[in-house]
This record gives sequence, structure tokens and C-alpha cells, in this order.
Amino acid sequence: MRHHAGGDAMSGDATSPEATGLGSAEAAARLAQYGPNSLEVAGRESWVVSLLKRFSNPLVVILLFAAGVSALTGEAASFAIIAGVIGLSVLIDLVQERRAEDAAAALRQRVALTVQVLRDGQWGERPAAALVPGDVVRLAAGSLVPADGWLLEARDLFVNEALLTGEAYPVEKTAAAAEDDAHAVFMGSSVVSGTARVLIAATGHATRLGEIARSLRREPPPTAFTLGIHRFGLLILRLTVLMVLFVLLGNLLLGRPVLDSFLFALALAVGLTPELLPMVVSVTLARGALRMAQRQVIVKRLSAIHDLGAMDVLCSDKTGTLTEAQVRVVRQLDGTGAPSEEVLDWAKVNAGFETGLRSPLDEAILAAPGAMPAGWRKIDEVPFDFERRRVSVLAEREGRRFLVVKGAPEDVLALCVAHRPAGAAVPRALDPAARAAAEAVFARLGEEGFRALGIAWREVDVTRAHIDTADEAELVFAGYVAFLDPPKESARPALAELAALGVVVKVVTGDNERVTRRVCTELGLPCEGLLTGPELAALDDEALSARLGRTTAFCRVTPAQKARVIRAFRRAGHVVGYLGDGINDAPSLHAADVGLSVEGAVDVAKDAAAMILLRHELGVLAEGVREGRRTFANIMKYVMMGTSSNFGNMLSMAAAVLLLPFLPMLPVQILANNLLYDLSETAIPFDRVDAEAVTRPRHWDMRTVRDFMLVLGPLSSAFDLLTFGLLAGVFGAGAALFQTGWFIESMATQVLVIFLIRTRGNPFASRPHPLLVASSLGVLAVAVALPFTPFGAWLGFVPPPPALLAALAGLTVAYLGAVELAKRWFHARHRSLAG
Ligand SMILES: Nc1ncnc2c1ncn2[C@@H]1O[C@H](COP(=O)(O)OP(=O)(O)OP(=O)(O)O)[C@@H](O)[C@H]1O
Ligand SMILES: [Mg+2]
Repeated sequence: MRHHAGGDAMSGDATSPEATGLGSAEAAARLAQYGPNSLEVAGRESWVVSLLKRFSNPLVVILLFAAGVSALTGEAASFAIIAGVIGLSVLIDLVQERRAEDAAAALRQRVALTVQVLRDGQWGERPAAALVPGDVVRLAAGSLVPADGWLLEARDLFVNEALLTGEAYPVEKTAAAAEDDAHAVFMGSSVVSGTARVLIAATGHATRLGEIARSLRREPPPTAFTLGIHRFGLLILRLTVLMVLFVLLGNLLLGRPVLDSFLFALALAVGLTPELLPMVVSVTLARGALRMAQRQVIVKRLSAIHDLGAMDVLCSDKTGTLTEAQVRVVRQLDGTGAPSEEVLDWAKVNAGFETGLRSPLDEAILAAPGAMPAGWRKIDEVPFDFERRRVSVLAEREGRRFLVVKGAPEDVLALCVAHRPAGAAVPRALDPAARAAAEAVFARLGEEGFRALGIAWREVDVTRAHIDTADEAELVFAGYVAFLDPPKESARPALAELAALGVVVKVVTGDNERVTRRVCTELGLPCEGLLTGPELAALDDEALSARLGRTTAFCRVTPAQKARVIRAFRRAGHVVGYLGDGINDAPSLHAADVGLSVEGAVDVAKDAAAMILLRHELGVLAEGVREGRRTFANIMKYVMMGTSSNFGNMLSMAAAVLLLPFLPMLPVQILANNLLYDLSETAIPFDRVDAEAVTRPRHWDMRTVRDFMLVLGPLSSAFDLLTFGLLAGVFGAGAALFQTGWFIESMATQVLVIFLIRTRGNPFASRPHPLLVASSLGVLAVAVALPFTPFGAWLGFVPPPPALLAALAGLTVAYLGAVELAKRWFHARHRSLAG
């Protein structure tokens, strides 16, 4: 990183670029030259690249191989159909997925990081991606540093560079003309406190983080959902390989022609592969994201939709979520509990001069009646952090310098050795009795539902220009400022709604236990158990796990403890969501299965979250949970289709090879069957979902998927055997009629079963989406009509007699009835699978 040309970065010259910023034209030129300020792989891949990529998919490779063999052996029909299958799956996949990605990206754009940039002499909000070297930006506590740059100006600037250096503690940065890390800030770090003006020197991949990112390429760890989908693919793959080997071997042992046997086995493999699964998953998720956006939830990571639906524990901070966050000062008391004007004056000095992220408490202090005390000048500060829970300011008035501390009362009181009651001229010693009295005042405030901050001060030598945390000692206690942060009216029904959805809400807050308990009670959240930070610190992981279930609120916890609570819930097997908006919430947002933040949150929190709520309302979240469950239910429908009749049919096909003197279906017919089946499924992402399917958390459960397959697969095979008997025994069918009959029966059973699988209850009581009805019945009509057409004849079909069609219809109805019974029995036993 070099200093941008243009001389001394620190010069205050009004005509220097640092004073007016870049001109728009210059900025546009630089953007073209340096590219966007982003670490994502440049732009989107072209159509050609993403098309070619699809041909490296193993499923497509199997298909291509089959097509090649067909072409070489002169099987024109097979070749045409396999080419059709490839074209269909690749094209649908490509078009749908790209449209879905575009939609999802557009949504993400709405919550993209923005920065305050100086351009053409004007400060304005711009996307961080549009930054170029030479830009001047403004940072404040809670900001993410958007690119690498030199500090033009820094006031009490502390940044967290953990991502770059691994150093967890904030480091102080100052402005100076020297090229040294102490005067620079880097992309990927975050501002903990203070403010700064930065001259951007490097953007995008040219940043230090860009270099690290290139060598590391950190992929996010796979979620339960992506793993589940992957395992499902593997299960099918194993079954396919087994079946293909079995069929091939059987055929060869029976002395059948090698090439025919091979083509047949290959067609079976094609029939079994869930080639539409990736498309169905991504399209369903993207549609889910769009619908959630209408319900005020922006999805940043698509697979989080599943996690939101699966979430059974929601941890949340208190301010803003459970309370209005419109804090008001209601009392100022000294250590004896008497009203005191002086306390608020000290508090105003502290709140007015601190440069960290203003909390709602600071806003309330500054908005409280009474002007900012006159004559004060700020000298230095020790910014707020969530471990110390206090902030100190060094300020001067009338030639005397004072350290003014404001923070969590119990912590501040512990640092005091004296107190000054209202009206007293000089401080008195804080003896045990006075201390106990002060603690009692604080306890009473909490019980009455007031939040409180402790205020203390100490006079220091007039030559002191700097302070650090060690100076926060031997203080004089001034008293308490008490605040009212009323519970949110809308939170009560939302909590009830979440409870009805099977989501348990836990409060994880840095605030104290009395206030928290009070808020819980007022919102009707039964506050069973309560753990405080110090208690938590004394518990090992095992002891903590044992307490989790009975604990509703975790109070006075540090940011690290918040994250520890989240991890403990996850270890106990819960799917955990975390909702928070502060710097202190970022570690927990990372640790949770699904991190949730709000639009007004600090950058670090928004960056760490998987979803952003556009309104800070728990009610919005309940809607999101329902939408997540709907999305998941539709994905499950596809999976259940694949594991039921489709699997069963392929199983029967393999068995039939051994029983029949001819092939039960010609390879090309299997492929036609598969192509039609795929077509019928393309409407699943649009389907409606039963209300019943969203009442409980649902999550991917491989065991249930497998069990379902083991019940429905054999059932479907049993009916196939009946069909064989009917065709061969009753109708005395030869090869062509047999194949025709079975083609129709297998199509009907595979396609129609969706109407049963899509609901756990009565299929007639649950209305499917018209598109799904059209695609399923349309495909079935084509399958039945096919043998009567010249194209059908070309595929080797013969027109079946009406009596056979009627018999097949009867068999299909009987099959569907049996599936319905098996489904009910299965769901009664397994209570955790999406319907
Ligand atoms: N501006 C401030 N000045 C002094 N002390 C503060 C300030 N803001 C917060 N504190 C102290 O730090 C504690 C923790 O902060 P805060 O309540 O914001 O944590 P949190 O975990 O985000 O809580 P919440 O669940 O309410 O959002 C507060 O209870 C208060 O005692
Ligand atoms: Mg908070």
C-alpha cells in the first residue's frame, strides 16, 4: 500500500484531493481501472463458462457417456432422448438457476455495505463496492473498514483487526504521515470506538485481506442442509452403482447380448439419478428468498432458509427486540437514593464527549432536560467496551481536570472509594454501610424496571493528557441515572407466535438480571431460570449444558459469553438462531446456525448475519420462519418423489431382467420415461404447502428419508410385480405390449404419487398449485397417448387394448390407495419429516 500521489496526506490544503474528495469523472475512471472494491470473484461467469461447468457434473457425464454409446451403436432414438434429457436438465438448470441467482443477488444488494464518501466536495452514502484508491471516507464505531487506507484524521480510534492478525483486542490507531501500520486501517477490520477520516489506498483484491483471501479461499463450513443434500446424492449414487452392477452381471450370466445389457443398465442409471435435484434446490431456495423479502426478511445466504425453518431455539438480545429502544432518563439519584442534579451533569460530560458508538443510553442522557454543562473541554477518553462495560472521559474546566466514568453500576461502584451525596461540599468515604445503601438503591431501581448507569469521577493532575483503564480507580461515586426502556407492545404477540411455531426464545443480554426479569415478565415470557455472566464463567461446558433447558435469560454476559451460550445450545442438538444488532453481537451471529440482524444494525453485525430483518420486529421473524419451513417442505417433496415410486420402479426393472425372457422396457423407453418424469417435477418449487407443515421446526433427517424409501420402494415394487402378472398372465403380452403396458403403469405411479406425498394429511383436502397439477397430468396424458402415435411406434410401443388401459388404471388407483395408507402409518411413526 502506497500513499496516493498528491503529496502530504495530512495537509489541510483546501484544494488538495483530501479536502474535496475525488471528482465523479475521475472516480468512474479509476473504478474502470482498478475494478470494484470487492473480494468476490470478478463479476459473474459468462453463459458459456457456466454451461461448460455443468458438463463436468458426474450425472451429466453419465448421460453424455450413454449418449455417446447410443450414437456409436446407431441407436438414433436413444441418442435423441438422452440428448433431450441432457438438454432439459442443463438448460432448465442454467436458466432457472441464473434467474434465481440474479434475484437473490438483487436482494442482497439491498442490504449491501455502504460508506460515507467525499466526492466532488460533498459527503454522501455510497456502496462500498464503488470505492476507488484516492477516495476519502469517514468511519465511526461499528463501521467495517471498507478498504485499505491511510488515516487522515483519527480521534480515539480503536480497531479490531482479528481477521488479519488474529489479535482479539482492539488496537489504537493514529493519523500521521508515516507509512506504518499504526497509521493505516485495513479492509476486514472493524472500528470499535472513535472516528476517522481515511484516504483509500488500495481496494478489492489489492488489499491486504485480498491477498490473504487469495491464498486461503475460505469456504464457509457446510451447513446441516447442504450436507444432507450431499448425503442424499451419495445414497442414490451408491444404489445406482449397486443396481447397475447387479443388472449387468445378471444379464451377462444369463447369456444376453453384451451391448443391450450395457445400454439397459446405463438407462437404469440415468433413470435413478436425481439430475434435477440441484436445480430444484436452488430454485426453491431463491423463490423462498423472494417471498421472504416480501415479508421484510432479506436472505444473504440462501441455505440459511432451511436453518431458519429448522430453528428451535432463538436467542435474542434485549434492547430493540424486546424493548422499544426509545430510552428516556427518568431519575437521577445520588448514592443514598436522594434526587441529585449533579449526576446528570457528569453523565452529560461523559456522553457528550465520548466518540464510541452512541448507545441509546447516551442518546437519552443527551436528550434529558438541562443543557450540556458549559465550559468543559475534552482531553482524552478510554472508549466503551463490552468487557469493561464502562466508558471514561478526561475533561477540563476552569483549569481543573477530571476523569468521568459512566458504566454498569455494579462495576463502577466497585471502583469507588468515596461518594458525594447531593448538596455535600466534599466527598465522604464509601464505608461498608454507604456502599450497601448504594447497592440497595440500584437493586430497587432494577426491581421497578429501570435500567441504570453508575456515574463516578476523580480529579487528576492538570498536566495529565492521557488516560487508560488503570486510571479507573479510587473514584468518587456521583450516583445513578435511571432509564425507562419500555417493553415493545408488538413483542408479546410475536413471542406467543414463535412459541406456537415450536421456537423457544432465550434472552442473552449484557444488561442486568433485575431489568431483564422484569421485561420478560411484562412480555409474558416465562422466566424460569436465569444465569449471569459471572455464574456462567464458573461453569464448565458440561455443567452449562445441564442448565440450558431451564434457563430463559442469560444476563450480564460478555460478547464472548454470548457466543459460548449459542455454541452450547448447538452442541445440545438444537438449531439455534441469534438476533442482535450491536458490535457485541457479531461473535454470536457467526456462531449461530442462522445469524439474524436488522437493517439499522452496525455494519459488523449486518456483515456477520445470514439474514437481515427490514423491520426490527419479532413478528417479521415468525413469518420468515414459516416461509423457511414452506421452502424446505417443497424441497422434501422432490426428495420423497425420488425415494418412492421412482426408486421402486428401477428396483422392479432390475428384478424383471431376471424373470423375463425379454427386456422389461427398452433402454430408450426408460429414458423417455425418465424425461417425462423430470418434466412433471419442474413445477414442484411453485407448489403450495400445507399449514400443518409449518407448525413445527423441520430439519433434514437422513434416517427418515432412508426409512421412507425402504417402506415405499418395496411397496411400489410389489405393485409392479402385480402389473407383470397382469400383463404376462392375463393379457398374454409379448415383448412390445408388455413394455408398453409397463411404461404406462410406471409413469402413472411415479407421477401421481406427488399428490399424496405433498401432504401429510388427506390428499383431497390439500390443494396443489395449478402448475403442478398441469405438469403432472399433462405428462401423464402424453405418456398414455404416446403408444398411439408414430413416434411411440418408433420407440417400440404398440397401442394397448382399452381393457388393458382400464386394468392399469385400476392397478394405479389401488397403488395410490396403498401408498396413502403406508404414508399415514409412516408419518404416525416418524414425527420429524417434512410433509
Ligand atoms: N454508553 C454506555 N456508557 C456506559 N455504559 C454502558 C453504555 N452502554 C452500555 N453500557 C453498559 O454496558 C452494559 C451492556 O451493554 P448493553 O446493554 O448494550 O448490552 P447488550 O448485550 O447489547 O444488551 P441488550 O440485550 O440490551 O442489547 C449495559 O447494561 C450498561 O451497563
Ligand atoms: Mg444490544
